[in-house]
Amino acid sequence: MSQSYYFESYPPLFRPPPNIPQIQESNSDETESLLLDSHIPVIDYFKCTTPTIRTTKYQDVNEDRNLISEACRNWGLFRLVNHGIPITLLNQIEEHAKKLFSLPYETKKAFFANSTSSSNFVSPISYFWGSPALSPSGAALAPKKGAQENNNQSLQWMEGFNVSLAQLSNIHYQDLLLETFRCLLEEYGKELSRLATEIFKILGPFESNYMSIETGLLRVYRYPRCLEPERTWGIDTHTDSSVLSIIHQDDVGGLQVYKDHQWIDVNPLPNTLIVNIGDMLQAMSDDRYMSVKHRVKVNKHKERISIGYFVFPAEDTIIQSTKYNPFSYADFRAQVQHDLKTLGLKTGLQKFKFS
Ligand SMILES: O=C(O)CCC(=O)C(=O)O
Ligand SMILES: [Fe+2]
Repeated sequence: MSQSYYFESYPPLFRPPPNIPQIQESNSDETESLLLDSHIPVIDYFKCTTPTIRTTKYQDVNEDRNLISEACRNWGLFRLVNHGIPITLLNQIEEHAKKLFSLPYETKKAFFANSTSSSNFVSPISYFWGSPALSPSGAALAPKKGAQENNNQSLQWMEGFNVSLAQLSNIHYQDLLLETFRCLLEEYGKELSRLATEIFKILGPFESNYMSIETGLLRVYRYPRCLEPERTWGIDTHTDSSVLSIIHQDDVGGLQVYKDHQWIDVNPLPNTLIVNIGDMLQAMSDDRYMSVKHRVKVNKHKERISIGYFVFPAEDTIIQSTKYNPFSYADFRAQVQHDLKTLGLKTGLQKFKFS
C-alpha cells in the first residue's frame, strides 16, 4: 500500500505534509527505563477467583484478593494475568480493528455516522477522533475551535470506535468485515463484564447499582504515527470517570501511569490486561481506592492499537460517600461535559468533595 493512499485513513490534521520526507513504519523502539515498570502489581485472576484450589502451589485465595485491594489503594492500577480471555479473541479484534482503521477517513466517518437523516437509527458503533471525550449519546465532541492550528494542546492524536455493548446485539451489519468485528466485540464485551463483576465483588461490598453492567462500553483506539511526538499526546493526563476500566494494549507501548510524583511506562506484556480504578470507585470507596492519573504517548514510527472497557454506575443511582456530597453518575457526567466545554479540561471529583 503506497504511503499517500495509506495516510488517507488518517484524519486530515494527522497527515504528514506532502513536502517533507515520509515517515516509515519502523521497528526501532524508543528506549525508556523499564526499571519501575516492574513494580506495577501483577494479579493472577484465576487464583483470586478459584476458592476450591488449595494445594501448596497456590496461596490462600484471600491473600490474592488482598493483593488486589492493596494494588487499588497504592497504585489505582494493576496488571491482570490468567484472566481466561482467549488470546485468539484479542488478536482477532486487533486485526479487524487495524483493517477498519485503515479505511479512508471519509469512509469511516460516513459509515459510522451516529444517525442517518432518513431514520432514527442509532449505530452502536460510532467513530471519533481528536478527543476521547464523547457526548452522552456517544457522538464525538468536536475538537475545540483552534484545534486546527498545529500543536494545539486540545487536539489529541488518536481516533477510535466507541461501542455501546448494550446495543451491540440489536443490529447486524451487511458488510462482512464489520459484522465479524461486531460479533468479536460482543464476545469480548461478555468476557470483560465477567471480569469486571468479579473484581468489583472482590473490592466491595458495594451497593449492586453502584456498578451496572448495562452501561459497559468499549473504546477501540488507534494512535496514528506522529512526526513530532514530543509536541502532542495520544491522550493527555486524565483519570477515568468509570467505576473500572480494563485496557488491552498491543505491543507498541505508550501508556504511562502517575505514581509517587513520577510517570511510569506501563510496558506491554503479552496476554496481560491493565485494570484501572475510575473516579466512581474512588468516591464509593470513600477514597480508599484511588482513580489513577494516566496518559498515552504517541510514537513517530509505529501506530498503536488499544481496546478499553469502561463500566459505570446505574445512571441515576445516588452514590453516598463520607468524602463527597451525594451525587449520581448522571450529575458527574454533566459536570464533566460542562467543564470540558468551558475549561477544556475535566475537574472531576474535586467539584463534589465536601468543603
Ligand atoms: O489507550 C490506552 O492505553 C488508554 C486509554 C485511556 O486511558 C482511556 O481511554 O481512558
Ligand atoms: Fe483513561
